Amino acid sequence: MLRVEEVQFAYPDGRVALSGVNLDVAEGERVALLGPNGAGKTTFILQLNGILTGTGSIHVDGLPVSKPHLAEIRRRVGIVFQDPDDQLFMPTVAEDVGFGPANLGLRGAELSARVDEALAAVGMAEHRDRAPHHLSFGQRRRVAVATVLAMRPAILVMDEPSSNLDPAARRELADILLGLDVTLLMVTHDLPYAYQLCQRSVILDNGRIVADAPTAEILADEGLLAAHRLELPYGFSVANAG
Ligand SMILES: Nc1ncnc2c1ncn2[C@@H]1O[C@H](COP(=O)(O)OP(=O)(O)OP(=O)(O)O)[C@@H](O)[C@H]1O
Repeated sequence: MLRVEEVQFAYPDGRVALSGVNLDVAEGERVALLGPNGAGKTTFILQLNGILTGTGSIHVDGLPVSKPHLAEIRRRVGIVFQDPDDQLFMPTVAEDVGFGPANLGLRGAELSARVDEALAAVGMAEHRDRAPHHLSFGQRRRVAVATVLAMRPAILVMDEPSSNLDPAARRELADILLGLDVTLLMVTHDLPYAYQLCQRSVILDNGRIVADAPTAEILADEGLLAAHRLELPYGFSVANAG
């Protein structure tokens, strides 16, 4: 579903944010992208739909991420940013969720059905006609997920999905994500969330992939975690995580 080969990226000031990144993600896989602040995680996900362009190659379901294909690539790669307010700008929830599909040409009953389907998937159907800015942060994050799901993406990319959520909202979002039939790449500092949601984890540090293994294996390797400034919450261990 996703093939990343030898991706390098330097910002205009010369700072090298990614060097020689290779990653394959299979259809239906859920992968956590871990790494300390400044590792290059955000820079990496912004390459996946061509917001940033470095060297090397990226293919999504066989299609290269390159200028002539950007419209289709952006439909296939749905990125949910950390701040839902970056993605919600219409007067109602339904208009926000319908914005992308309407741009694809959907109208009338077809558009409405697409919106209902996406809102139902995140448990927000009853909030269809509300103003996004009247919703709680957790509800806005779910609507942001719906705006992306409404495009029926091939891969859902989430930047720190559990940040700023209370424990109940964090758990509810995990349940929603576990119920989706989608390929997921999730950037997170929340290691138990990675464990709960993703069978596989990748550690990015200093612009390079330094580990790619089952999440349980990575979280059990204290030396590896410490070397890359990753810390489990006090008392958490893979053995007792359930
Ligand atoms: N616009 C920019 N110009 C120059 N350097 C940048 C820019 N944005 C990010 N960087 C640098 O690129 C590197 C990678 O940053 P990036 O934001 O991708 O890291 P990250 O892993 O997402 O970090 P965090 O966990 O803090 O969100 C860092 O050294 C950062 O300082």
